[in-house]
This record gives sequence, C-alpha cells and structure tokens, in this order.
Amino acid sequence: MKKIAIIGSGNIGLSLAKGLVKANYTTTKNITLTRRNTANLYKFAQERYKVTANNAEAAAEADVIILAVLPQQLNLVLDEIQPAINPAKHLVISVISGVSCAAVREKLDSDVQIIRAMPNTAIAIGQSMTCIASDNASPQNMEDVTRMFETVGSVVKINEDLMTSATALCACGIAFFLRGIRAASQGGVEIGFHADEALKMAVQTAKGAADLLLLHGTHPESEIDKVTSPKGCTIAGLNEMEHNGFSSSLIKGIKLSALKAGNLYTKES
Ligand SMILES: NC(=O)C1=CN([C@@H]2O[C@H](COP(=O)(O)OP(=O)(O)OC[C@H]3O[C@@H](n4cnc5c(N)ncnc54)[C@H](O)[C@@H]3O)[C@@H](O)[C@H]2O)C=CC1
Ligand SMILES: O=C(O)[C@@H]1CCC=N1
Repeated sequence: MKKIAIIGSGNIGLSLAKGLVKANYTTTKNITLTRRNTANLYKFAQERYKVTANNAEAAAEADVIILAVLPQQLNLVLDEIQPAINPAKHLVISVISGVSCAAVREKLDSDVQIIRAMPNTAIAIGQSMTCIASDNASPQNMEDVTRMFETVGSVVKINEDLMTSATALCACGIAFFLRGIRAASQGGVEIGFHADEALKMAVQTAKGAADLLLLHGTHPESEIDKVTSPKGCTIAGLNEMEHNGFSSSLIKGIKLSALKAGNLYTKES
C-alpha cells in the first residue's frame, strides 16, 4: 500500500484522510498528517495515523505527497520539502487553490510529477465532486489518482486552466448550497415549523432534488416543470425568488469566487 503524506492537515486535509480510510482505500497507518501544532491532531494519533510537524521527513517517507496548506503558507512548505523530493519516487498532489503545477515544480526545483485536485469537504463522507488536472503526470498516475478520488466521490478530469472555475463551482459550492438550505429552513420557521424540523425538512428536500437529477439524468428545469402546477403556489414562490435575483446572485457569486480563487497565491508570499 502506498504511503501518503498530507502536508497541512486542516479542514480539507483531514476530510480527505477520513474519507480515504472510511472508503477502505488505505489505513490510518499509511497516512502521515503534518501540522505546525501537532497537539491539534491528538485524536488522529490515537487512531494510529502518523502525526508530525516535520514536513521534510513526512515527504521523504511518502510515495504520495498531498499539499493541503493555504496558498499563502505554500512557499514555506515547498522550501521545507524541496530537499526531500525524489522525482523517481514521489507523486505530488496539490489541492491548493490558484497555484499551477508549473509554479509548484518551479519552487521545488524538480521535474516531479504533479497533479492538481480540487475536492470538497463532502470527501469525508465519500460524496466529493473532485476535479483533477496535470501538465506532466503520466497516464498511469492520472488513472491511479482518479481511482483514489473515485473511492470518495465523483471525479472529472479537466484542463488545468479551468481549475479555479472548479474551485468556485465545486469546492466553494458546498458552502453555497448549504447557505441555500439554511435560508430555506429559515423560511420554514417563518411559516410555522420549529427550527429543528424546518432544517430536517429542508435538508431532505434538497437531497431529494439533487438525487432526482443524479438518478434521472434530467435537467433541473424539467424536474421543476413537474412541480409548478398552473396558477399554483410553486411558480408564485419561484418567480418571487427570481424577481429578487435568486439565479443571478448565485451566478455572480460563483463568478467572483472563481476570480478570487485565481488570485490567492503570489510567488513571493
Ligand atoms: N476547505 C475546503 O473546502 C477546500 C480547501 N482547498 C484548499 O486546501 C487548502 C487548505 O484549505 P483548508 O483546509 O480550508 O485550510 P486550513 O487552514 O483548515 O488547513 C491548513 C492547515 O495547514 C496547516 N499548516 C499551515 N502551515 C503549515 C506548515 N508549515 N506545515 C504543516 N502544516 C501547516 C495549518 O495548521 C492548517 O491545519 C487551501 O489551499 C484551499 O484552497 C481545496 C478544496 C476545498
Ligand atoms: O475558501 C477557500 O479559499 C477554499 C478554496 C475552496 C474552498 N475553500
């Protein structure tokens, strides 16, 4: 089994680790988690993950190095692991938004193979939408990484120049849809339900809507057509939402997130 080092074990790094273990892709003993303050990883050490603050050592011992720090923390990490990189042994996977494969390679001063992956936090429960791209990985490594992420959700291979768009639509998208569910539950409270029941109803309704599209393979509008009875209450509510900018605000938000995702990293930071 390949040894995996997750450099920067925060929200997405830990979600990924948990997802891979839950899917039986690997075991905790094959994953090294790094973080500056390892006290925050105590619970994971108890589950027999390897835990360390030493990025270079973790990288040296791994076959697959997963970079999962913030863009502004990346340069320091790359300086640390650079001496440990062996292109014949290592595959680097970066989940960092807005940093190209070429920029990582340049900092590592190495022609090591790099794959960018953009998962989302639903990876912890095997429900991620993960986009992957590379400018130098072998077909075999692309296949292996696709298979790895398929154990924790769906995978789409994309061109690297669409990676910031994938960040906005899929990674940030989790937050956008969650906010939509919260808003629906708040509406539910206004019309008579207690908060806990309103949330439960909104969540299951959202899940049902997503599953209709996944299982029927239909377009949202065709499923909407089945709900909107003529002169009915659905179309009245839907049109009121549109008059207030529902679709427009989602589209604008996704566009701004994509723009921001492309500007999170500077070579000099
Ligand atoms: N949170 C999300 O849903 C997603 C995040 N990403 C990307 O993943 C990266 C991490 O994001 P988050 O997990 O949200 O951030 P986070 O702040 O939760 O995690 C970053 C972790 O890196 C650790 N860290 C910082 N400097 C370090 C160093 N020198 N050595 C070792 N560990 C170090 C921090 O202690 C922290 O635990 C970002 O680049 C983000 O763009 C990508 C997809 C989804
Ligand atoms: O908000 C962020 O910058 C990161 C990237 C995608 C999800 N979280």
